[in-house]
Amino acid sequence: MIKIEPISFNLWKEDKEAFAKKFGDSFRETGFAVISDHTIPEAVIDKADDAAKDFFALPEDVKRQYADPEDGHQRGHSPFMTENAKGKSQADLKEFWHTGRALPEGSPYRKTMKDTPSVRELDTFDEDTRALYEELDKFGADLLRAVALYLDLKEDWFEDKINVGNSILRLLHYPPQTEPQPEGSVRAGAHEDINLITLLLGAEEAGLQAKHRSGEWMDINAPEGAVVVNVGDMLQRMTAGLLPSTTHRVLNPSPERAKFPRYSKPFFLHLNNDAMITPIEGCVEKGGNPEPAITAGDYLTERLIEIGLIKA
Ligand SMILES: O=C(O)CCC(=O)C(=O)O
Ligand SMILES: [Fe+2]
Repeated sequence: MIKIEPISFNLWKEDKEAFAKKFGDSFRETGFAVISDHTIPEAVIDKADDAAKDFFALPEDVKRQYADPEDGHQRGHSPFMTENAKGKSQADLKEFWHTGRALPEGSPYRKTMKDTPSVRELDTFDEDTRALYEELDKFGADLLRAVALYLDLKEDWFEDKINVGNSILRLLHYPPQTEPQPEGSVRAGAHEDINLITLLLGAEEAGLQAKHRSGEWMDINAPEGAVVVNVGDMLQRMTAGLLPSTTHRVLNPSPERAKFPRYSKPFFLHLNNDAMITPIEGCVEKGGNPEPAITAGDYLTERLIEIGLIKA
């Protein structure tokens, strides 16, 4: 069994280069890293977890008021079986909510990034989900400082490319599976994430697996106080493949766990929509495989069509 060794974030505070090396090597080896001793307050996580459970417990017609197919479901609710893994016809057995970045009035990014709808039925949903968004946004930016050092770039190299990033906090609900499920459907089909990096705090139920390059599926779950981080396609493309965006999936529950729902909350850290995904010179020199430059916004649109969130 391949296991990913946790790396303490305390090391970042003591020795940035040493942390960057361990973190980057884990990314390079598996596309994943487990970071313990993260800086996100437990109370913020707990409140967001409660907010998610309260939201998904609302009646279906109430939740659907918050769905925005026109915007590719990039904000608000995506009903059960809306998204499919790239290339798969069967939709995943999940519903989810997306909280996006809060932009100030007059921000030019308002042209391509919508506001997150406010949930009228739940008093603290907006603030509790926003608080977790802000924490993950900050922590993710710190982790990218380490990635920059690993790639021999200036520590703040990603800063002006992510400071208004189109990042989303996805609250996921995989309902219990006590009834027979549609043939061939799983909680989340094998896929790669679109964004730069994904931050994933622990889920209550098992099921997440990542595919090691040996072909073996590795079980992944963040231990208490840790966050799982993985490379997405945008970072893979910027590093000319040096850091791999690793395929992962969420299996259906075992019969004993079928009556339990699964909740999870990945934070997809995105580039600013107008940032260029251009191969980093140093990565190309190390033998990477460069692809043409594209803006993050155009790349995102291409990918949302592939996974069925935007209808072409
Ligand atoms: O449910 C999870 O833990 C992960 C979900 C996931 O990989 C995704 O939504 O991209
Ligand atoms: Fe994913």
